This record gives sequence, structure tokens and C-alpha cells, in this order.
Amino acid sequence: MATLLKQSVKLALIQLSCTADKARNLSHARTKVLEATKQGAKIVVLPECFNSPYGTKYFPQYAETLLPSPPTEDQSPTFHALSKLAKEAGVYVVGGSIPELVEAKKGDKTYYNTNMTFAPSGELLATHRKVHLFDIDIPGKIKFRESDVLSPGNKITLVDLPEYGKIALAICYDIRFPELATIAARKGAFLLLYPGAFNLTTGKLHWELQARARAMDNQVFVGLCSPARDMEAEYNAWGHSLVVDPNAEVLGGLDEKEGILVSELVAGRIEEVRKGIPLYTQRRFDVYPDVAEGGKFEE
Ligand SMILES: NC(=O)CCC(=O)C(=O)O
Repeated sequence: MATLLKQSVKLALIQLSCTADKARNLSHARTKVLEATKQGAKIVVLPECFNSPYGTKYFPQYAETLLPSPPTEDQSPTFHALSKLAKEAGVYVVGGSIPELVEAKKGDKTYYNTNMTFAPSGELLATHRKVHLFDIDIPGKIKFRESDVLSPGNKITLVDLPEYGKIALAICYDIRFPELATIAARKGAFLLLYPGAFNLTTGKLHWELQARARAMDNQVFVGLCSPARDMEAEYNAWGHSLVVDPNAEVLGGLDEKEGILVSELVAGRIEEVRKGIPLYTQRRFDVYPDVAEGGKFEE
């Protein structure tokens, strides 16, 4: 029987230390991706905003132009660094995210929080613009408004990795919207990947819980990849990158420091879990027709 994940694969999450020095971040990412590759990883993930500090005032300063594709080196050093790196390492590189600039002819500027995913050939396979912007205000704890600077993306992103199957990409706050994950799973993703930089207020309570919930709801693998925590930075990332299996068990996780997490995703595990708890044949779209769009699970 065909399995959603066609063959077992090692996934690496790079919990990268990210600084204000873009060139350093890019060369450091290269070192870490090559290190992960030596450990057998074939899909390697970088964190949200891995080549800049995370903060609204930094987005315009660090933004790169990705369209029309391919951009020039000047327009996007990150595009070229990641493309070259994927080819050098011979792996899929899920390039966390970077601030993206789209400049209209009359000079209007729009910014997005954008992921780029590259094939082992160096080809850009997909981009995902963060759909749900991180706008929260918890009095006395944290206030953040990505929408002061960023605009939201408008699509669910699935990427076909021919040897392994489909993965779905979304960014950080996107994880709080289970609809996106559910549709991606219904469209046949074996893995939901979220480069993300949760904070010290919500991280403890919700980071692992969200990862396990999305895995449990959808019976797929889930990976969350954070920057390493830097208490000198204005925004302190939660860290704790982790990988969860289709039964919501944590396969592995890091603390807050820089590190590489390599986890083996085993082919057949999704089907084993779904056989035991067959949610996908038990759904009652007749009772909740408003979420029925998108139809049944694809084989
Ligand atoms: N970068 C983000 O989207 C942060 C999301 C977050 O911290 C949350 O609690 O959600």
C-alpha cells in the first residue's frame, strides 16, 4: 500500500543563533546545514527570520526582493545563498523566513514574512508568505503588531518532494489556526513545518501544545523550528524546537540554546496511527458542512 511518506527520512531543525549581521547569519546557517547533512538529514529547516533580528523595525531594513524570480544577488543575497547551499549539501532546504519587499512601479512598498524552500538541485520549489500576522497584546507581558509593517500572504503552501511526498509550510503564528493545518493534511501532506519564533510569555504554555495538537488533529508529523534564545536581543525567542509524530508523541526537542535536532520520520507511521484511530473515515462533514470544502483525504 502506498504511504503518505514514501520512504523514511531524517529531518533536521536548525535552532540557529541569529544576530544583526546578515552575512554572518548566512554563513553560520551554511555551517549548521552542512553539519546536519553529515548526520544524514535530507530535509533541513531554518527558523523564522533567520537572517535578521525579529522585530517590526528590522523588517524594512533587512527585506529582500524575491520577484521576479530569480532575483539578482543584490536583490536577494539570501535566495542565492540558500540555493547554493541546497545544491552543495544535496538536501531540501526549508529557508525559515526572511522579510520580503515587493515594490510597486509607483514606489509603494509592501513587506511580507516569507519562506523559500529549495530542492537539492538548488531550484526554488515554493514560497510561503505568513498568512496570519502576529498581532497580540497581553497587558504587562507582550505587545507585538506585525501588521504595522507586514502584509499577509493569501495561500496554503504544499510542496512536493518527489522521493518523500508532500510537506506543508506555514510560519509561526499560522500554527494557531488549525484550519490551515487540516486542509494541508487533507491535501495529503505527511509533515507540517512551522519555522517560528514564539516568545517567553506564550512559549511555555502554547508552543509544544500547538505542535502536539496539530499532529493529533491531523495524524501527521509536525516540526517547529525556532531561533536560539538571545537575552541581549529585543525579542527573546522561546527556542525549544521540536518534532512530533502522528500520534502526538514528541520525537525530540531542544532547550533554548543553539542546536541541531535530527529526527527520523518513519514511513508507514501515519497509516499505523490512522488505522488505530481512524478519524479520517469518521469525519461528519454533514454535521459541520462549513468546513467540508476541500473534500476527503487524498491518497
Ligand atoms: N513570530 C510569531 O508569529 C510569534 C507567535 C507567538 O509567539 C504566539 O504566541 O503565537
